[in-house]
Amino acid sequence: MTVAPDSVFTRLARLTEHPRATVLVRCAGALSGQDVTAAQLLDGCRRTADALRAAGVRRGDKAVVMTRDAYHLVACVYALISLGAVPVLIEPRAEVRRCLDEIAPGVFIGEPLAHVARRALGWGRGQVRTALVTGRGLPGRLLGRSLPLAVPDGSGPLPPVPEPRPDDLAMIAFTSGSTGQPKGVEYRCATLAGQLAALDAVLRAEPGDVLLSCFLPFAALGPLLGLTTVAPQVDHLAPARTPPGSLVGPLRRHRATHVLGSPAVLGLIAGHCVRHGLTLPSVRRVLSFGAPLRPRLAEMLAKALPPGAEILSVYGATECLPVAAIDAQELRVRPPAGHVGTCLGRPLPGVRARILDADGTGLGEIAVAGPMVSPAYHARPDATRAAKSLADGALWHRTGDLGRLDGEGRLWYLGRSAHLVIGEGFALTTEDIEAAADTAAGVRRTALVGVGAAGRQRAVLCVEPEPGARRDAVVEALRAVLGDHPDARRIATVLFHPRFPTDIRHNSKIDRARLATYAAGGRR
Ligand SMILES: Nc1ncnc2c1ncn2[C@@H]1O[C@H](COP(=O)(O)OP(=O)(O)OP(=O)(O)O)[C@@H](O)[C@H]1O
Repeated sequence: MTVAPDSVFTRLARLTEHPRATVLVRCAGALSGQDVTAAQLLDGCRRTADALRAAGVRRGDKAVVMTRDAYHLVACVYALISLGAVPVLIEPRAEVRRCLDEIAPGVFIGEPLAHVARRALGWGRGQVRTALVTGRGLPGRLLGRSLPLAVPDGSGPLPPVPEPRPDDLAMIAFTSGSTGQPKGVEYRCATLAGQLAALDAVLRAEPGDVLLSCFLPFAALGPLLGLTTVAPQVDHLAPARTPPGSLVGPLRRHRATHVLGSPAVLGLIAGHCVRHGLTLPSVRRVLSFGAPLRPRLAEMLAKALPPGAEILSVYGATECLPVAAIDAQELRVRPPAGHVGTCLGRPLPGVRARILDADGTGLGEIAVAGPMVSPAYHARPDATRAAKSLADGALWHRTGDLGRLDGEGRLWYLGRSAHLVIGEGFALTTEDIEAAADTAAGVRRTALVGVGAAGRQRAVLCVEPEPGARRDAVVEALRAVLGDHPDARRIATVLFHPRFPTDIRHNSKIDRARLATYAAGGRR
């Protein structure tokens, strides 16, 4: 018998069971913060929903929410969903205008700076009819109507939470755009419920657990997953530049049991602990996501954790999160003969994975099916057609990732198919080379890029060295770790780069298009 997963609404309603429990902690700085109880959050959602309704926001309206404040984000997202309106999450970056032109949002809710950018850069021009400003800001009134979002005392009535239809559109979240223009991913109510159920299986939270969420949108899911959620002050435009103390301070102060972040952010935490001789005795589970977790980082992190704590690398994408998870100790498993790349673990309960268009060695594109898979891109029928298909009574999503399934049902990751390096008579997957090259002493990370036209590309291994590492020593170390790699001879050039360009969401996905331009000599 399959049990329908709890919807966002069931989970919201469940927050009323312990109204005085802290569910969200907003960190305004390394030392200060504000605790929000379940009653305050629900009261705040109701007030926000009332204010949105009064401003003319209606069921089905698409509303961009752009704020760095965790409470504002959570209150707005829950309030919009409870009204049947659709929150749209997108990072402030170069392509926002084009992305919003596709989505055509009628409502824009954001902090003053987001509205300044909206006005200056024409985001949603001709579409946004209701502009609402969150937080206190000088030019607020010039930019739009102010949305009152002070944390209430929690004594007001709780919001009515109607049970929606599973197929109702609940949210749109944009991909990070590492293989082209970001796409707006549709989450139906059933998709969100599926994601929450799959995340329950990964987090395995117990009453009283505390999540430090270093990725802001995830702070909105934490309370629904039954965790008190701490939102530290991350530099959301450049997470890797966050002062590590503003992550480790709240983690230790609030005795986080679960920590969630990208490898770049987890690297900050691990580095800070090593430098200051700190330990993190409260932590039971660390979740890394967004890019491969390297064993070296996992080992550094493990030194700060108590015995028995788990470090998991969680694989997924905006369109399907989470898909699989692997304990860092297993990351070191040797691939079965002929298999290369990085192990992602087994698909989570309820998730199915298969390899499409596999070659003779079993390598092909990873496709996934399950309740957490988004059924469509918003207003992009071409992209939806290319990525989704029906088979065996399920909707399958092509991830754009290359991989394999081994005899034990484990998935292996070989990189994105868009990043395959195709030269004369050979094809190199990025993860095949990089997983090995990243183990070399003095190497921070590597990226394999192709220079030239596909089919005649030159393989260039870009290397970001550790600070202070000597180049000749790094090249020697690379020779040693790639020595017996069957495809290492295909690498035409090793090129040093001081700091790789990365995505703005996680600072963990290497911007390979820019590196390839750099490698071709047209430095950017
Ligand atoms: N644990 C992991 N190990 C390896 N790669 C991962 C892991 N988690 C995520 N990824 C990579 O991140 C991708 C998902 O990223 P995301 O949804 O943020 O945007 P994107 O797919 O990069 O954007 P776009 O589709 O616009 O290029 C996955 O397809 C995979 O390549």
